[in-house]
Amino acid sequence: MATMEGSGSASYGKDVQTSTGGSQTDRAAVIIDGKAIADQIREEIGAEVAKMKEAVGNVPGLAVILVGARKDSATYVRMKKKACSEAGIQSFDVTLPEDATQDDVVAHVKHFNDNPAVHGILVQLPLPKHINEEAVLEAVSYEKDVDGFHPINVGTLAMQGRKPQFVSCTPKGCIELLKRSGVQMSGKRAVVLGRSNIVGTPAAMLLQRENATVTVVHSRTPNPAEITREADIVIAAIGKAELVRGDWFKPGAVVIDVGINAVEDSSRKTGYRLVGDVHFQEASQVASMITPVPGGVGPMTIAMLLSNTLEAAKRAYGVA
Ligand SMILES: Nc1nc(=O)c2c([nH]1)NC[C@@H]1CN(c3ccc(C(=O)N[C@@H](CCC(=O)O)C(=O)O)cc3)C=[N+]21
Repeated sequence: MATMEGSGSASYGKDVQTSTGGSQTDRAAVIIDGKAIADQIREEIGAEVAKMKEAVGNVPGLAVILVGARKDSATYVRMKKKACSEAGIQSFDVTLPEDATQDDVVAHVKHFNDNPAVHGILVQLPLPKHINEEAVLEAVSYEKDVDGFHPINVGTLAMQGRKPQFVSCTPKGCIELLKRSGVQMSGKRAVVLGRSNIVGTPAAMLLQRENATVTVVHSRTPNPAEITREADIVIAAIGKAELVRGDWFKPGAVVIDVGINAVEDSSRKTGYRLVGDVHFQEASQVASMITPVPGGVGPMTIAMLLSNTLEAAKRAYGVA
């Protein structure tokens, strides 16, 4: 039986692996169209931004700090800026060289902390190795932490009776997909695969807040498939291409696949294609609903970033 080997971190890197795709095409599952749902949310946000501009003469502002020249990071930052501009959100960007010091990065963060036109601050991850990510994320004012990565926001999410200022975008997007797809969470068994600070852990906390009974399965769990088979709802966030096979699911389970992994594909111009942590072709025979990769959780991450930024600006201007 397969085990989950891996760091349990979110799937931010490029995980190259040869595909083992089969040829069966019949599927039972409804595909949750994350792209369409995200587009809908982005439109709703755009309308609210326009209303805010009319009411208070200001729009939300998002600062994005990128350090270094990773191609994937540059692409994500470009997507975020485009999404902001389409929703009428002002973006402030800083790009620092790979050899920027931690003090440089923190100084930029603090500068944005003090800028009243900036309501949200995002430091694109991963940062270069010589920079302490924790120190930088802690420098972001927790009231502008639209990524939801500040320990105060991560911590209050885990506490009963407390509300974080912001919830991290990817897990928030997963829950929003479930809600907008009419999936009942209360009283259901949920399994989260992966325990990263950014996805797995907050996803588990959010499911618990929705009154699901949650189990977190991780790289040292001896029988992951067996435990996952008990779940009505599965959120997979392990960063391993197609590790989760069809026989890990209870028939009728709802599957949210957070993984974005590049696998070699010589039939593509790019030489690779993106797959999730879940073997989509197999899982879609067993699940009742499933998110695709791409076009599932990814677009929701950006929609939730805009939503958090709007929320931050509403608080700043006292708009309902
Ligand atoms: N401070 C910080 N905050 C983040 O939220 C953050 C980050 N750092 N570092 C990198 C990851 C990754 N991430 C994604 C955003 C959008 C898609 C997305 O829209 N994906 C599309 C397109 C995928 C493609 O074609 O490349 C899809 O899945 O359909 C994916 C991944 C945000 N991240």
